[in-house]
Amino acid sequence: MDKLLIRGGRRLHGEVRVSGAKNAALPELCAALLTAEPVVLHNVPRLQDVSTMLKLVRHMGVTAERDDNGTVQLNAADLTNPEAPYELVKTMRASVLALGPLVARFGHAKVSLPGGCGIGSRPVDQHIKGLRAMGAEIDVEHGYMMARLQPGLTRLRGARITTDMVTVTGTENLMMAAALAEGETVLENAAQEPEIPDLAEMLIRMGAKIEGHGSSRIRIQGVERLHGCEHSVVADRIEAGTFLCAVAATGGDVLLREARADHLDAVIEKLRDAGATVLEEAGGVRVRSEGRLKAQSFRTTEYPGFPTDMQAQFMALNIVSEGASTVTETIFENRMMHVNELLRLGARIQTDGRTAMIEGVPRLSGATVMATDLRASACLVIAGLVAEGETVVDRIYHLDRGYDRIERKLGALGADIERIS
Ligand SMILES: CC(=O)N[C@H]1[C@@H](OP(=O)(O)OP(=O)(O)OC[C@H]2O[C@@H](n3ccc(=O)[nH]c3=O)[C@H](O)[C@@H]2O)O[C@H](CO)[C@@H](O)[C@@H]1O
Ligand SMILES: C=C(OP(=O)(O)O)C(=O)O
Repeated sequence: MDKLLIRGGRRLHGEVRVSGAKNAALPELCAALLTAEPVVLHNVPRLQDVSTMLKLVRHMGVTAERDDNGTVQLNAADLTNPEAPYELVKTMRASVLALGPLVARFGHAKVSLPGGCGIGSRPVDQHIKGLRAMGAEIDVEHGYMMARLQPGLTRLRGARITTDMVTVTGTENLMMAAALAEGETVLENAAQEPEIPDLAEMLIRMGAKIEGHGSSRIRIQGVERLHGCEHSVVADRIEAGTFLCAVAATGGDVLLREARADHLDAVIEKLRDAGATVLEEAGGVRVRSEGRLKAQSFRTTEYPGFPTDMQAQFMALNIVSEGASTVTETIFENRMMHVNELLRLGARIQTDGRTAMIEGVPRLSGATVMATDLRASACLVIAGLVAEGETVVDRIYHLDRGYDRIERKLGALGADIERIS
């Protein structure tokens, strides 16, 4: 099993290119299931989750070729098997995004419930509720969602759907299904994360009629057929945010090429309050940091609030900043697993349910720590970059799910970091 060995204490300098977003690429690969024409996606990141999604669509009968420049060509003309088996789905929740497109195009689908995940129970009841409102019958049997159209229907039909909570993949699944439904769908309480407008723009290129994406009410006029398209995946705001926190914690001066400051307002504001300099420049975002920063309290909320996917990485900065801070996780019930590992590095943190109370310390000392989930892994990498001596981050298969060669990118900025087996 791969691990990362980090010798901390180096400042980061130079330039790094931010990859395409995992959370946009995954739904966009599923959007290719909506058409029998070729789809070309550019700027697809090299991640384990992308490899898993490609395996999944190939299993259905889709041809999918990836080149070394981040372009994926897909063709779902001969898709004969609208099924997502547990074996391919268990490591990646985003596989639930196959459900909406498959029912919309084929009228039936069999998709495994996504496997349990450390950060919370993560049910998909809202996906099911929305598709039922659009005329699908969905039974959950033997761990699978078995979906088909209600008798008498030949296509899904548009509906007005208000989800019980804001759900990112729920909004994406229903938006894709609605694109091929008969009539109008209105999604109320829709998620507004930047990956949603990016997916909507791709669907519009395919001939979908969508308005309001990026707001909490999305209107979709279904069309009978969608066609192929070419689309470039938006830059990964969470990867960019992770690098911002890393530089803020270690000190240094780095230009994040392709990063979108407008997708990171809540994080950038906190970094500036902490004392880092964050500047929007032509082609990217620059971060400069000198000395110890001031700890910042925050609560995670839906976009445009502070992203839950940045909570752990910002906590890694807070533990070495001056002063006390409070971090509250409101989206997932179990997303504090990095805390115990940070304690092993010398952090001072107390937790009470979903809240962590942190007392900043001037130094951390390297140790072996275990990654428990994707962003917890990134948090431990940042802490390792700051800690004195050697830190080994174990179980980095979590990290590989969502970061495109992070050790190479950090190494190019001057970090002493290597992958070991
Ligand atoms: C592939 C992808 O894009 N993943 C992101 C997506 O996950 P994902 O789309 O799974 O997260 P959701 O926005 O759906 O989850 C938000 C909250 O709603 C709950 N919920 C959701 C759906 C549902 O049917 N029932 C239900 O109870 C979840 O358990 C969670 O507590 O958004 C999360 C929140 O920004 C991010 O952390 C993930 O990185
Ligand atoms: C939780 C995350 O991803 P996923 O929804 O794919 O598990 C994440 O990207 O931080």
